[in-house]
Amino acid sequence: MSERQPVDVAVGVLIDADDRFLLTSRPEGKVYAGHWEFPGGKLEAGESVEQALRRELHEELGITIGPAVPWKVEIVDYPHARVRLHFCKVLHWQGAFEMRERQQMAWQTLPVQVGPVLPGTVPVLGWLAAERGFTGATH
Ligand SMILES: Nc1nc2c([nH]c(=O)n2[C@H]2C[C@H](O)[C@@H](COP(=O)(O)OP(=O)(O)OP(=O)(O)O)O2)c(=O)[nH]1
Repeated sequence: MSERQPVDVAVGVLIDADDRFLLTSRPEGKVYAGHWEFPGGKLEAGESVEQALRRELHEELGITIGPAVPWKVEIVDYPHARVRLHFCKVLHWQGAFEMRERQQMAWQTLPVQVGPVLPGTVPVLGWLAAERGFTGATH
């Protein structure tokens, strides 16, 4: 399985002025529907991570992001695909949030109050905990 070519995914860790981060639920019809994740999606041909993230967050959430700062890269093997997740921090955006895929959104702090969290999203909570000096269960 690990020889499968990974699919690149751009993922946004939006952080607001109160240091909360945004999680969204996966819409009906997608794998892991109802699981919570950081918003994002797959790169299209010829796109950079930042371009893909800007497009996806506009399509899914209706916002226009400022800079996407590369933060961590993680490869996850799922039964449905092997993905390379490019997590970027996003501190600035414009526009009002609209859940265009009928997903849910929740601004969170640690420990996260929504669930279940997507397996590939759990490590991100650990990285945030390390940065914030948070100890204990993250979700
Ligand atoms: N957006 C996002 N995807 C994640 C996270 N963690 C994680 O393992 N993934 C996985 C789930 C999916 O296999 C893949 C993202 O693909 P997707 O199906 O959501 O992408 P997409 O919006 O382009 O979907 P589609 O148009 O192909 O339906 O990455 C995360 O925190 N955020």
